[in-house]
Amino acid sequence: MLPFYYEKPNEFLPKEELDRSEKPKGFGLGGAPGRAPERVKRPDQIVATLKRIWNYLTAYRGRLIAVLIMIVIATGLSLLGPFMIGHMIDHYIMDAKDGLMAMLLLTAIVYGGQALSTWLQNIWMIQVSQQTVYKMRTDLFAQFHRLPISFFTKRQQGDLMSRASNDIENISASMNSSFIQICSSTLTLVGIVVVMLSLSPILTLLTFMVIPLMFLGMKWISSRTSRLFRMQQKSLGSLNGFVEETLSGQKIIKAFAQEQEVIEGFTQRNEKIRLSSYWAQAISGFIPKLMNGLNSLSFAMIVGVGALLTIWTDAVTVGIIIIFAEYSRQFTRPLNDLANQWNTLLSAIAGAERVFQILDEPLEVQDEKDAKQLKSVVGDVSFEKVDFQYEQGQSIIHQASFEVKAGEMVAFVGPTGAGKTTLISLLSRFYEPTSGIIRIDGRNIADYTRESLRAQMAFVLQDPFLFEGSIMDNIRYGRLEATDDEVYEAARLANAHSFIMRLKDGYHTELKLGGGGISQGQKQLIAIARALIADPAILILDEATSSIDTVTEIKIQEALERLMHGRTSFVIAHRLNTITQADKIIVLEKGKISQIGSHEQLSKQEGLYRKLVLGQQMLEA
Ligand SMILES: Nc1ncnc2c1ncn2[C@@H]1O[C@H](COP(=O)(O)OP(=O)(O)OP(=O)(O)O)[C@@H](O)[C@H]1O
Repeated sequence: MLPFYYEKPNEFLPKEELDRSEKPKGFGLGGAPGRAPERVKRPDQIVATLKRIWNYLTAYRGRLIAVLIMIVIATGLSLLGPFMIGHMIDHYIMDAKDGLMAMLLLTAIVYGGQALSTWLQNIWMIQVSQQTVYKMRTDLFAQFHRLPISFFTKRQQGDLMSRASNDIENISASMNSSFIQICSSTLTLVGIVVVMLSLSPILTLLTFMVIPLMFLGMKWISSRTSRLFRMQQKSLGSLNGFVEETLSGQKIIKAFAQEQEVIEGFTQRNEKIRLSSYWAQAISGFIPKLMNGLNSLSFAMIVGVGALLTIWTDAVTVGIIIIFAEYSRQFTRPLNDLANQWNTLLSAIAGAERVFQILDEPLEVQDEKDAKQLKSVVGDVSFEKVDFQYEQGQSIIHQASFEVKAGEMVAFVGPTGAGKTTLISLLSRFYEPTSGIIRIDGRNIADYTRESLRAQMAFVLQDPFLFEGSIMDNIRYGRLEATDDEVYEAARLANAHSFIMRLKDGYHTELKLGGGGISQGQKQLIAIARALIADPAILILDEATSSIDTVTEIKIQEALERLMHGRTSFVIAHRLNTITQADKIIVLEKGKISQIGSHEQLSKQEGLYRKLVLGQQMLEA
């Protein structure tokens, strides 16, 4: 009499956690905001983050060196171009020397070479940055799967998604532009200063006069924009979290008629993003304008003073004025670029910080080095004085002791929050007991790897999770190497075959994420088939509370009886009439086992079980 659901092991969470992860928190009445990116406060933090990004980059050292060489060539050629034009004006036009065509050709080659080397540096840098973020993305995804379940219960999925997508994208974009820009701008600046000083110290000084103004302007702007960019990313994380919550909780939102609240909640968050993005972009967009203004000022001064110097002295020629005019343009551009890149870099550093935060999270407690593989399990289970607490000082399970023989069915009964789910989570080592020992076939499960332990179990949870993919793939998820015939056989035993065959594409029917497209009862049957194909020694079943039509319920009960046959089964019971045939009923009250016995024994004893049975009988009467 047990309508249960199959679930894959690592989906098995205490219901409190499922509640937290699956339901929209507050239905738009203010779901917890996404985790704020840590502020990049101090230069040493910036340097530390840059170093970590650099560590990733060094894997592509060869390509980076090639990029650097191209940057040097492109910068050298960009400095040479104006010089050649000035030289041409002074000597081949003013002095009418022969060879103007050759000089023109040479100049064209210089500019062509500059374009080619710039293109190459860009292409190679894109390769490096894409490979780097590919590695980061892989590390982050692998890390998600190494983190303990408790990590996910404390965080919004949307915020985590935002780190894996937006933040990584930010790093990639910034790496593409920042690395090249910073190197080439610095080189250009140094080169220009050297050439300028050698041509005319007076005009060089004039060009430099605008630098303090640029510096002050940039400092003023970037102090504001960096704060705004951080705010923008934080708001985006929060918005993503909110969208994810509200989309996954659509049914509940509609059921509670909370649509308007959800839209208002979204609008508030959206407004925050709009404001921070507007101001961040408006203020940072002012940088080029400021630079252009100062650039024009410096240009006017060079031409004016240069013209006077040409008239009064021989030290400056028309060619030199043109070289300076061009260099002054080239001089402010790298400054401008450096300022812009600083903003991009700050935004990427904030993103990288958020990614590294996850990579630095403590992992699920690792298996002991000498942990063994748990194999050939018969199915005897014992708990010996097991204690557990989620938070220090809050005892959830207290001195739990019981024994189960292989093939027995055990039901856990007790009020909500008594610790039934938690107790079962300890058997699969999603959490470790604070003290006490859990044994399978007399072997302490702490001595075995978690993977080999969980491979001995199948989980059938209240809400079965089906993946996007065909029904065949979803059933085969229980044992990937199962043949098609084994899948059909499992589906037959699970009473799923006939409904699957009625679907247009049969076993190849594609399910949407979460099993959309088929009924709740059908999802359960597929989940049971999946558990059957896994063929575990131990079954963990979380009884469904949702109502299913009588015909389907009978099919599910039949399928479950077949599934439980010959396996040790732990059932978290919500309805007493479904567990009367259990070999053992364990009654939990506030984390303590208060009674153990069969239905017949416990019904006769004074205690919670008897009260629950009487309560249920009164309800049914
Ligand atoms: N991840 C967690 N962190 C902190 N406390 C938790 C966590 N999960 C559960 N709890 C707490 O542990 C206690 C036992 O929860 P548990 O889910 O095991 O109870 P349960 O008997 O299965 O309840 P229900 O019948 O409602 O499913 C509850 O007080 C719950 O609030």
